[in-house]
Amino acid sequence: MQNLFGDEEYGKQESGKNFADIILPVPIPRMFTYKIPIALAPQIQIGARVIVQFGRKKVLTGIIGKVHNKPPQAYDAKPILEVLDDQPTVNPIQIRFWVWMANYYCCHIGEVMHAAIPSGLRLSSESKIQANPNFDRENSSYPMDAREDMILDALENQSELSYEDCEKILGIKTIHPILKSLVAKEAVLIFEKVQEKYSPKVETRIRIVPEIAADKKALEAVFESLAGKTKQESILLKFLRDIPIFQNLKLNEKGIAKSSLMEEGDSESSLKTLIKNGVFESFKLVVNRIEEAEPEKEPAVLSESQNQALTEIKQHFKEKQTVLLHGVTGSGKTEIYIQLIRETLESGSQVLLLLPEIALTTQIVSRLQQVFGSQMGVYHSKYSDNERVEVWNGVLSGRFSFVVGVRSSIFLPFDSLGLIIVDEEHEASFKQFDPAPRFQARDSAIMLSYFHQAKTILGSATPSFESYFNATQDKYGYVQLTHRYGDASLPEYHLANLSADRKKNLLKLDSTRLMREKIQDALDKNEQVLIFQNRRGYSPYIQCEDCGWTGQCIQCDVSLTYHQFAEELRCHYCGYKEKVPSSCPACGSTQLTTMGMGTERIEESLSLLFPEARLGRMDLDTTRNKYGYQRILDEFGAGQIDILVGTQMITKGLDFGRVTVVGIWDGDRILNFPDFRAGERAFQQITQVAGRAGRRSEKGQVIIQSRNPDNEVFEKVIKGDYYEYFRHEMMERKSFYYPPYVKLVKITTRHTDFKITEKAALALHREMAHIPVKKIVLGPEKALIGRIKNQYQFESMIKLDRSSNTQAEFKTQLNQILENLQATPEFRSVRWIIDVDPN
Ligand SMILES: Nc1ncnc2c1ncn2[C@@H]1O[C@H](COP(=O)(O)OP(=O)(O)OP(=O)(O)O)[C@@H](O)[C@H]1O
Ligand SMILES: [Zn+2]
Repeated sequence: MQNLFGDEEYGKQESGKNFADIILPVPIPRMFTYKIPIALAPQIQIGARVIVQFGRKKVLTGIIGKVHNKPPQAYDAKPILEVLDDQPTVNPIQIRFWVWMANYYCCHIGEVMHAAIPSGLRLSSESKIQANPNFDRENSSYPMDAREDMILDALENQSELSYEDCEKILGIKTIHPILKSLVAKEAVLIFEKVQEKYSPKVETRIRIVPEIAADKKALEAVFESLAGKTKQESILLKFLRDIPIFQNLKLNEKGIAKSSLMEEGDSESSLKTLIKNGVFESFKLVVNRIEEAEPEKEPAVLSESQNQALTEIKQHFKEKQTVLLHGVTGSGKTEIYIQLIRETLESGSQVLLLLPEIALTTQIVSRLQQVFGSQMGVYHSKYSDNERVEVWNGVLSGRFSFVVGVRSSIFLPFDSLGLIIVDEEHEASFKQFDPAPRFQARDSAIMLSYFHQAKTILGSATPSFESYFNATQDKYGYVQLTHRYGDASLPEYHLANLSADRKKNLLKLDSTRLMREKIQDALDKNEQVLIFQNRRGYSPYIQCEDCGWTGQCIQCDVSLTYHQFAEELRCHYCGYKEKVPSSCPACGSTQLTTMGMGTERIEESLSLLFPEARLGRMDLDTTRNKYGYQRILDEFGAGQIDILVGTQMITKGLDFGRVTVVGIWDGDRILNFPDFRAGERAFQQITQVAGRAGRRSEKGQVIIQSRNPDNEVFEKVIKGDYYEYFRHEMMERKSFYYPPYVKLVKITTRHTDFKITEKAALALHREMAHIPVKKIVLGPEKALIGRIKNQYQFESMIKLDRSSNTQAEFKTQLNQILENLQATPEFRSVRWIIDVDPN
């Protein structure tokens, strides 16, 4: 792929240049240019943090993005005030990547910076000044002038001052020279307030005093002296059990956390005595939040077809940057990744494995950890900021040469990636909706890979049509695995006709007879069942039987979802909730009924249909806390759950040998995506969830309940005819101008006033019509959900010619148009959201 919009100069540096473009944490589209003072020239490095003045009063910390010789035309460049870093905070490849992202996804470079750097490392918008604790004011050999003394006086009463505070104290604007002089005299320190947000984890640990640990006789003597003192003796024994120093004396150095040594009932005073008598010593250790693990297992031996695939991948890599690995569910793609990861690490390069969601990661992560141990870092969305900083620093220091992570891990400070793997590359969650940058992590990974001159593997059992299209165009290499690993075969599908069963009175609690029979079969054989429903909560909504009233969100144009457990109606868009009314708020009738099906209600139905079965549920509501997924998956893996009901969370990557039956509760619902990808998504979702069944020797059974079982998507899925379906869809997309034949840009116009929203959207359209590129503009239309959180929304969709020139030209002009519109007083508070390559 070419570098579409990234300016090649970013991230490159030549000496003798006297201007620098700085990335600033403020909502401005571009970088700002500053002068490099001669004194600072030797310290200027791409990626280093600097202090600059922005506007009349603000002092900001920014990052050097580019060094050049072109003075800005629209304004006079101010000088850079200070360089903060000896070592750059981000590397040149990262800067190039950010610039590309901001250009491609039409957002501010500051927004990319914000997304890229964990807040623990984030640059504060303001630096602070504090007294240098090592400075002795009385005995200082440097004379201070009056102004310097004023600052030092102020610091005796206040522990820190902002630049603004200093301006006030001195009553002047140009305080920088004074501060600089104070720094040079070592009287004050300038620091980043937020930097302190990252705090290392310190543990109190206990070890045996080294002289005793190294000397068996001495230790024996200690035991003798403890005869009769059972409490002390038991603590010592416990230490030796957990830290077997006789096998490995080195283990004593790191000792054991005091909290792990002391169990319930152990007395603190016995430990104290042992320390006082010089048996143990206690010390502090900075420990990693992310636990270390040693590799336990050798990678598996690849099957013949896996080996074949591996060879083909390497063959393609000789000519192509990207390879699509299309392997049916359960074909063993992970083992192929493991092999490639190993080889890349051995060659000294870094590896990034992207996964769509955390639900997926738990199983694959532990598999990888067994092979790669502590050289592997994990970066996921439920990590605390401190944990993120540790992964970031781990990549910088070389502790992690391999990272498994969700989409934001593409921002980690890699400097020599050799391979990026995007697993389940078809997943919609690789796209970030909100806030900007609204990036597609798969597509961005390919770009990142290009900047590193690395290779990319896209893996899936149901590739996105975009990726498959690129493979058919020979842009990507294409490798297939058509069989499951080992004895396993692909599952068998059954369509269960809801309408027919209803007519024959066979429907019980929305289950067909076939569904009940298959579940019962599995339970009888002590096998496990997964039930998929793409809707959480109890039921979509509550309705009044008499007047037809349904609960509506007060802030959004959507109906509220009934959550039975909490007795609440909730908005899934803004989180608004209210108690379930006892009577209809419109007509007073008490005849309120629930309509439709959510996971919570299906769980209830199943408990009535199969009273002896143990049920579990996995959806957003049951997995809110950090270990929610893990707990449910552990229980399921341990066979403590017979039937697991879940949303799309259960469709992805799960590998449980005892699952033989997968039920799709409402197959019709899957077909109802409101856009051109409906068919593609349905095909993927059904194939993926079905793929959880029969992954070992027992053949899997998949039951799809539907009111119109003749739908062609079902037919194609059942035949496993991906290619046929792809061809059919591509014909439609070509004739109706949809991706991959065009590029889409969606623009949402938002405001609290309906009229203004509409007017602004129309004004945008008038302007866009003049952009001289090949395009089709649709809209503006009231969005599908016309109002969210009290903001009205209008949408425009632009279909652009695929050529990179067209896209670049359109985006540049669009940014200009929006800047101008935003400057019109009438539209000042209108928000425009640009979504490039929307889902
Ligand atoms: N070479 C091998 N030796 C031993 N076991 C293997 C080997 N290859 C795959 N397996 C096992 O086969 C099962 C399926 O493999 P894996 O989960 O990697 O499939 P997958 O292609 O990722 O499937 P999906 O797309 O459905 O997630 C796993 O339990 C895995 O441990
Ligand atoms: Zn709402």
